[in-house]
Amino acid sequence: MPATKVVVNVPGEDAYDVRIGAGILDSLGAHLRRVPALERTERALVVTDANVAPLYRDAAKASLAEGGFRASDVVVCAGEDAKSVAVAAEIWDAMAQLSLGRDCVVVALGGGVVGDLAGFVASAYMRGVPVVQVPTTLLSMVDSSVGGKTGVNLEAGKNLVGAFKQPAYVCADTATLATLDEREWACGCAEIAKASVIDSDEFFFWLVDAADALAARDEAVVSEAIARSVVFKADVVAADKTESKGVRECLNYGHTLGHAVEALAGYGTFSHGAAVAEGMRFAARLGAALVDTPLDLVEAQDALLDALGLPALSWSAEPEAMLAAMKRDKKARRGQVRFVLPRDVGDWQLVDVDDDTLLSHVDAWARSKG
Ligand SMILES: NC(=O)c1ccc[n+]([C@@H]2O[C@H](COP(=O)([O-])OP(=O)(O)OC[C@H]3O[C@@H](n4cnc5c(N)ncnc54)[C@H](O)[C@@H]3O)[C@@H](O)[C@H]2O)c1
Ligand SMILES: O=C(O)C(=O)C[C@@H](O)[C@H](O)[C@H](O)COP(=O)(O)O
Ligand SMILES: [Zn+2]
Repeated sequence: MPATKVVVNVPGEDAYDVRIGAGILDSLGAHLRRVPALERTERALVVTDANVAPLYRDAAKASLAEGGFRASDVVVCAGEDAKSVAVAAEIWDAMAQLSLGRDCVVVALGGGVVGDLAGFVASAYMRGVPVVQVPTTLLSMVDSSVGGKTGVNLEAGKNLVGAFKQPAYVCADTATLATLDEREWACGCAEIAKASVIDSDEFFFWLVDAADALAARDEAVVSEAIARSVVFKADVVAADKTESKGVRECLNYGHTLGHAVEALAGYGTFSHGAAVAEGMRFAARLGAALVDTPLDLVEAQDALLDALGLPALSWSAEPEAMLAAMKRDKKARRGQVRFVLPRDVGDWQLVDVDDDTLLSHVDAWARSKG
């Protein structure tokens, strides 16, 4: 299957290519050499994690060498724990030890954790060096590698420290997905489902029809799901780069409750996607109460998530603790929790929910878990 290219045009930034295809890691170096911002770059730092390093680091470094880049690497622990200020500081120290200057490029080789961490590191090292995203999970191909949100977690919540840092190039080699386990596959499917509900009938009903094939990793369906998600996200980010115009928040559908679940259950207990899927189920029900979300949509979304291997969680927490966690969400305004609620497929609204209303819905959610 030939590679696909999506061009991301964010106002005020250099346009960048997202290439999607099987086996394209081998031509990473050659492609980077043609990126104008990297024309004279000699040194690269590959940031990857302990699971991905033995699988794809050598191939990435060999390809970079073919493009004329001298590549070093840093390997962080696998999983959400790596998204911390402490690990970011370790990488900055390593970069200084390697005498990397402003003319280096950071190459994020891994899932969303590595992408968010390495992007943040690049955004601040010497006040900013270029970053290239080489996503190796389905989630990072469909969502995190595009759009420039980078950052790390605090105890208090997800992604509370970070920066907007658009990549110079994105290389999504779908062959790397062969080594991904079921949990991580479903995790990526959650962000695809999120995008489809927010985007349009066309995307949503395509996904409903394609769900079994996507869960079974049919090659053509996987490539199409990635391309559709990237095109959707690129359009949203182009309209609202820094989430300041009331548009980009739509990408946070399911994340208000989802991030609280991740933080309170303990980072890594549930995958990001499993938590987001739970948040989508909650938000659709909240929507039915507050903005007349049709019950047909609530049920169709439940069925889609089930088909994608994302069953409702049986976990819950004290409603007051959930409320406190959600109040730390970046969308909160004047102390009120702000939700992205679907009025229908392709039609969403930002709604500030008062504490009493939210608490009663979270209480019902917690009691439904038994
Ligand atoms: N910046 C954004 O716009 C954005 C969007 C969505 C999610 N995120 C963030 O992304 C993170 C989740 O990313 P993720 O789901 O990719 O998790 P992850 O990066 O932790 O990767 C999941 C697991 O898969 C392993 N792995 C990665 N690639 C592999 C491969 N090809 N084969 C085998 N194992 C592989 C990793 O080592 C890890 O153990 C969360 O922190 C979330 O907040 C950011
Ligand atoms: O790109 C965005 O914008 C998103 O919100 C994408 C989300 O899927 C992603 O999980 C993001 O990291 C959430 O950001 P946050 O600002 O809610 O921390
Ligand atoms: Zn997400």
